[in-house]
Amino acid sequence: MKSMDEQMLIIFGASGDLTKRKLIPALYDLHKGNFLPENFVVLGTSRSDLSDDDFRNRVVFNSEFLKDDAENSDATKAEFAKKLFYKDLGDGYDTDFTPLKERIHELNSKFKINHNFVFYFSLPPSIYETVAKNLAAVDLSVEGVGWKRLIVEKPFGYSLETAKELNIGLQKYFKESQIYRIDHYLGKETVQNLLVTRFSNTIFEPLWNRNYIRHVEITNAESVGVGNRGGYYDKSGALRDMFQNHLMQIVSIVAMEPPISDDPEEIRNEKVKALKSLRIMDDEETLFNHTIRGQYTSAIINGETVKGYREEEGVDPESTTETFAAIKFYIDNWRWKDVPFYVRTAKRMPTKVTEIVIHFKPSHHHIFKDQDFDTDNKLIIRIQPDEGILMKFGVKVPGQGFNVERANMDFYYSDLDEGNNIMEAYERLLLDAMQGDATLYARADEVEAAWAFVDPILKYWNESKSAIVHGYSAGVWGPLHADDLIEGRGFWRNPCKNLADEPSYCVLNIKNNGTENL
Ligand SMILES: NC(=O)C1=CN([C@@H]2O[C@H](COP(=O)(O)OP(=O)(O)OC[C@H]3O[C@@H](n4cnc5c(N)ncnc54)[C@H](OP(=O)(O)O)[C@@H]3O)[C@@H](O)[C@H]2O)C=CC1
Ligand SMILES: O=C1O[C@H](COP(=O)(O)O)[C@@H](O)[C@H](O)[C@H]1O
Repeated sequence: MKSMDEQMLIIFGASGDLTKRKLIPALYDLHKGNFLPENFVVLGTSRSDLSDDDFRNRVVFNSEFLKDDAENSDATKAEFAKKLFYKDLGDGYDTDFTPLKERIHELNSKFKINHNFVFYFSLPPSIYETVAKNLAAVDLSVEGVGWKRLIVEKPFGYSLETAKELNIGLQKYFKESQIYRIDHYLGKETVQNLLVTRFSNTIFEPLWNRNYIRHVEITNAESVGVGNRGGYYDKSGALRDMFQNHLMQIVSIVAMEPPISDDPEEIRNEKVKALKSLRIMDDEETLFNHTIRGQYTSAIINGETVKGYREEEGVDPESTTETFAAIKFYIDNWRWKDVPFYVRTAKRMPTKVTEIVIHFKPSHHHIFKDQDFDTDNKLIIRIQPDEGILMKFGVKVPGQGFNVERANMDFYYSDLDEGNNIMEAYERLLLDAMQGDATLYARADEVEAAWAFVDPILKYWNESKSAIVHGYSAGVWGPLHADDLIEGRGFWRNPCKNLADEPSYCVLNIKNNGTENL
């Protein structure tokens, strides 16, 4: 493990959901795993009037999110809680941060922190710039004696324009090298392994291009609906919530050229080049033919009634926000010319799964007449769950003749000694930022390149009469119309929870309560 400086993590928005649900549990696990430096404290801050003990009770002792696996978990929690402090900011975030600075300096001296501070904005993005400005006003962004880093949460902007404004706003007060834009998919071990699969094996990289790859298919499916985040989601939709960030990050790693080293800037330079090569769709015909959006309607799934999106709390009953998005696109560069990418993301699908399927071209000359597309080679990279990699290839069916059927070659993370102990994304990302490693964080130009691709789609969906919102019954693989998108390439691979299971094994018992016509 890399060495780590003594430091303080200052969380803005510490009274909120993310702090309790993700950040503190990640820090607790890092504490249990002895990953935190000896001199380390967390200072939570927000407008809520809490004492140190109130904060500790809220996020540690009374939290349902800490994993209680240790025998002496009470002692472990008490030891961890000693590192947590809280400072009430008063009525708002646009205020003089001098009292906050005094508390930071008091803890800095007491715990010998050496002025190394990580600021975490777990806040609505609309106030990021204000908070950055107020930190800078009391010199808390200034490096020299100790370093200063800033982690910002998603969503990073609402459009290309707002993302640019946010970048400019933050860069007035913090240098780009100090800013860490979190994308929790980059914290997933399996996403990082994409780099290793591609660039540490001689068997894949020579084939990873238009000469051998027929198309690339990426599915991100969730079985849940919007839950209690309807208010946020209804203003966001699947394209902003998942596609612009997490899926564009995955696409950039699948498509990038080999970096010259594992230096963060080298990797991010290549990712941004891939994102800048995305063919922007700006004519109505292409947008109509290459994009599909949908919204789930109510259904009875395995005997239980599931609400339609428009009945969810916080959602406009006439909402046209998409809970399903499927996009076909091209990457205009030497490697990917004419190779279509099909990417979809959705809520209320039959199962929770994220996977990348590399569909290789059929052999140039078909010697065996019974070989069809189904026996073409596929490399399936499973991001979650049942994490692993599966290669489908043709083998001879024993017996007379040369009949070909599919066989699997597979690898599962659970087979590795470390495989059942994979770090949670937030643990990994916090640890990296604490060590000053920005490889798994998105750079300003990456975020803007992804928005440049997504913006015209959003504009088309919002403004054009031809942009229909298709209904789909909760529990199915999206609108039927989505099959038209991939037509000519076979079908979407509608995967099961288990990587090796054939898609047809995993069908839910659904009675459609609602309607597919919105
Ligand atoms: N929760 C999650 O699972 C995820 C969250 N995120 C992102 O993380 C960030 C924090 O999310 P989350 O904790 O869920 O958000 P919350 O809505 O719980 O807000 C966090 C804190 O910000 C303060 N706050 C909320 N609204 C305002 C406002 N209008 N003006 C000023 N302060 C406000 C509140 O603190 P107080 O009133 O005490 O000052 C609140 O406790 C957001 O950017 C979100 O998009 C990203 C991925 C997942
Ligand atoms: O960022 C988000 O991600 C989650 C899905 O994350 P996963 O790690 O469970 O795949 C999604 O539910 C949420 O809507 C989105 O904001």
